[in-house]
Amino acid sequence: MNPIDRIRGGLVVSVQAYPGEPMRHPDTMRRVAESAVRGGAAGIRAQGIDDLRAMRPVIDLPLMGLWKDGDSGVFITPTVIHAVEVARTGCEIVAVDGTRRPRPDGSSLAETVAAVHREGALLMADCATLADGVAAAEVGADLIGTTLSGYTPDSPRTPGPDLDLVAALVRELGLPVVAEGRIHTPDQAGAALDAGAHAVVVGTAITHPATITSWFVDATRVRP
Ligand SMILES: CC(=O)N[C@H](C=O)[C@@H](O)[C@H](O)[C@H](O)COP(=O)(O)O
Repeated sequence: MNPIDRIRGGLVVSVQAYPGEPMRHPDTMRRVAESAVRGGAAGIRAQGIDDLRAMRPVIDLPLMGLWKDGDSGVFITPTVIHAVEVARTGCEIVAVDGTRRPRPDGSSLAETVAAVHREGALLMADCATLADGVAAAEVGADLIGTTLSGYTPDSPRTPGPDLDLVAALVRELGLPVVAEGRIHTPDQAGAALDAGAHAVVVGTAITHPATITSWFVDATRVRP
């Protein structure tokens, strides 16, 4: 079955630790990914060549790989070289910045799509707006994600997931739309599928203990 069909209606768990964090280690990330598989994940999203190489031999599900370089502007698999390196770890899906912002290597999204396809992988365009999604679909992206909604100057950050964007992309495009970003509860994941999402990506609420802890700490502060 192709990777798009394998994640249909399913949960893709994003397994990432940020620079300087205690869990930022390929073996740790691999163990977290294996735990997500035990819980029933349909796919794994992961960051960085070392983490992807650690996971590939033990994860039989579709891997949605990316390479974050930097933390502002275009930083999710920002160049053709990054995208090709991610594909060469054996990921079925390469996730790249799918916004219309200029890319650091001056390439177009179309060139990145072509390079990823030459490697035999599919490309997911991480978008922020409907216009991004339409443009990414036009140049051959295979999946459109709402990943960057709320993280660019032209996309206000909604408190929860941007389900309006999910619905708009589903309405406008004939492509699988992946709901991603700030999905923090099972109800929100279900609502994303109800809005027409092909699959749902959840990261922080499953795999980022520092943030989850802070939610509980905030809720348990001593009341005045
Ligand atoms: C904006 C950006 O850099 N997003 C990244 C993309 O891979 C990750 O940091 C997120 O954790 C991921 O998108 C899942 O989202 P959430 O953790 O909200 O469930």
